[in-house]
Amino acid sequence: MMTIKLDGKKLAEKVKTRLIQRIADLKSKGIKPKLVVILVGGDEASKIYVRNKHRTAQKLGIETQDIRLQRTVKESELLTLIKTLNADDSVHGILVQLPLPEQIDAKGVINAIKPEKDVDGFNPQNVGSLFLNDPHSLPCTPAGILQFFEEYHLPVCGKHVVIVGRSNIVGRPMAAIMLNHDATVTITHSKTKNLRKLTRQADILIVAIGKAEFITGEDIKPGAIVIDVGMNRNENGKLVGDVEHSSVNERASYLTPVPGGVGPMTIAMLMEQTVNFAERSADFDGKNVFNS
Ligand SMILES: Nc1nc(=O)c2c([nH]1)NC[C@@H]1CN(c3ccc(C(=O)N[C@@H](CCC(=O)O)C(=O)O)cc3)C=[N+]21
Repeated sequence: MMTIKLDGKKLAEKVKTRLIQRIADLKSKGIKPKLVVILVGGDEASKIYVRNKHRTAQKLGIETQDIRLQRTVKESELLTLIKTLNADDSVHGILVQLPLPEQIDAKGVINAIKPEKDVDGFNPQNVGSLFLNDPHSLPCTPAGILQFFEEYHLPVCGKHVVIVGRSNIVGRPMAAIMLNHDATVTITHSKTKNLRKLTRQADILIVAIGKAEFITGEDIKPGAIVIDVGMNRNENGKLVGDVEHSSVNERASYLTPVPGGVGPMTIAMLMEQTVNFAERSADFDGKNVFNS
């Protein structure tokens, strides 16, 4: 079987192109979309993310401010900073890069971000709205994955979607989004018994478990759509996904590459969401933008 590559780089360009006019319209109203990224310490995936985010935002004319804090920063300092940004009308989106160092309670920090500025859609209010199929913002990685299905006209309704991984960033919100699109959803994770028996039943397999080349050709149904969310460095320093592409290729019908698949889409959706928020602030004068 010929496997079709789901080209995230190309699709991200398309998403960004459709933002250009919207950003120009905002600027004509005197609004410059602004995203603030808070980075504490920083792991490998986070560094790639920050670099690519910055580059993309600059190209689009979205203002970004990176606030880098030391690994030893106090939680109270972080909370004070978020409060200041919540109150700053020039800031439309706030993103706290995860993971946070151990001494910081990530839940408390995410709770502190005003839901209207929560570009990642991680705040419990936004998570709840998504689960109730009334989303205000979508976590960027799952939102980016959804774009592939729309762009390539791949039906989701009635399909069996199996998700490997239950993180707050990818697995859980992805499940909610697919359910909202009438898929039948199975979430698997590190404690799942006979996990590979389940992955072989998937029409659509979404892998976000953070283990290099965890899923191989034998673990998928021939003709399945496979989305690889993984971003791992192998022993040679090369970026590899959670899927073994050598064996999944020619067995899947569609497959996202790593790099050039889900990663660029995550960034494109972050930009889109920042623009969405800036527009809402413009339309509703910064008042309650979600209930109208
Ligand atoms: N609050 C929060 N939200 C996140 O969404 C989040 C986070 N924290 N922490 C870190 C991870 C990681 N992440 C990436 C997104 C895109 C690329 C990306 O652009 N990858 C490209 C480039 C690869 C390269 O340059 O080598 C690609 O896959 O083609 C990478 C990593 C978002 N994350």
